[in-house]
Amino acid sequence: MTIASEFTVDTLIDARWIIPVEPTHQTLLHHSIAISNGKITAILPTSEAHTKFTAKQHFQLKDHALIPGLINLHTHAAMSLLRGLADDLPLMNWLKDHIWPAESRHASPEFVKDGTLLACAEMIQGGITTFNDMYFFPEAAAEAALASKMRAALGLITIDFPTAYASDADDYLSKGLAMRDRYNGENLLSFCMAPHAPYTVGDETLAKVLTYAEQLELPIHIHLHETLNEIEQSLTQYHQRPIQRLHNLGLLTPSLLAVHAVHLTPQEITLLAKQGCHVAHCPTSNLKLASGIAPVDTMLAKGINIGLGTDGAASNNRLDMFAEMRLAALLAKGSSGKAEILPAYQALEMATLNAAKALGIDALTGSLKPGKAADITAVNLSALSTSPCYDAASHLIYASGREHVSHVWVNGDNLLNEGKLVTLDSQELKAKANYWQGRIKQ
Ligand SMILES: CSC[C@H]1O[C@@H](n2cnc3c(O)ncnc32)[C@H](O)[C@@H]1O
Ligand SMILES: [Zn+2]
Repeated sequence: MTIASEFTVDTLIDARWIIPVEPTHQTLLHHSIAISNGKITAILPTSEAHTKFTAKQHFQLKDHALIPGLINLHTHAAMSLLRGLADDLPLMNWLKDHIWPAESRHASPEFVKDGTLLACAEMIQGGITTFNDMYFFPEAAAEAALASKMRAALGLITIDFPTAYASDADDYLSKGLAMRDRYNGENLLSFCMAPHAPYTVGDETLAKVLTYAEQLELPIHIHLHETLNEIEQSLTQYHQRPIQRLHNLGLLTPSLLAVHAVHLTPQEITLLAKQGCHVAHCPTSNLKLASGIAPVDTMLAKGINIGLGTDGAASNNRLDMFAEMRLAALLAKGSSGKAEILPAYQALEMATLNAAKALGIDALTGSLKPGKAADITAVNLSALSTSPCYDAASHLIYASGREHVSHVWVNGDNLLNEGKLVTLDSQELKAKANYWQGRIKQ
């Protein structure tokens, strides 16, 4: 006799492990996630789920761990088209001698759309469901995010010098605000004010950025204290370190997302903590550009909310949040001399819920909880390199990698199915990448 199921849901996903991140430090065994209208409606033992629900789509992932979709808290997605163009250089030489000249020749809406689509494909394949982007022509990035069905926070980029995108600070701001007005209300999109850095944005512009951030209730996403050179230049020009300067301008608030935060005095760490600022830690980019190692252990001890970012593919050179989680955990231990700092579970929290909090979207995403959007990543832990498995969280950070990601859902939509992209066409993306390589090489 068949007992009629109580409810029909859009999607049911059964998994061997579910790490919801909220509540903290939980690993559920043999549970299922029910999804309807893009939202998680229930998380319950698989045996119960099968009697309670009928599903239009049913995924039975018997060797897999489900985690909240990973959030890349800082990137320049379109820079995937500049990957490998200039390596082994410190930030300022890299930017001034190579990247900015290339961007001034090639950055255009087409470049940003194609580059962001390419980045979206890589990020989806690596289990990333949300990215926080800072780049020129953010409408083109918005179109790419919508086409790929990823969640994105788009930067209203602001710099005090002219580029192909805008002529001056007011032009950047008005273009950014128009972009935000155009896409405001799109379920998958949110926005950040994005002044590039203390060395490219003056006081007057930062004051305007703050006004708009307050009016529109947007986070402020800025590169901050990335290199010693940035601090020395600020001392010469403003007679104060960048964090002090931003504090004097009123920017150190719970809306501030400081990217990099590598060179900090103990007083600056205390100040960032007291002001409720968030940090996007980008360990690979910081090492590759020889910027330094961020004092993550001290920031954590002071209670600063830290998420993880890849930075752009031209300074990483991967958009791989598994690599960032692992490196963040290892660097924090190595640099502090304390093996217990940043355990696996905390690295996963950084790459999910902490990042969602920094972006102000934690009511929507960042953990697997009924009522939140179904932004979910499945990782197959049946490889030889992940067998046996005593602790799924440990394997996710220390043993597995993005190559083990099998499925991804954003807002309930399946974007990666058994390792295959659903919303994007790999061949088309490769053809576009080749086209841009030809143009950029000339
Ligand atoms: C105006 S869009 C963003 C701008 O930032 C540049 N960029 C990329 N990586 C970094 C970094 O690590 N520090 C500072 N600036 C960076 C990118 O090339 C764009 O010009
Ligand atoms: Zn950056």
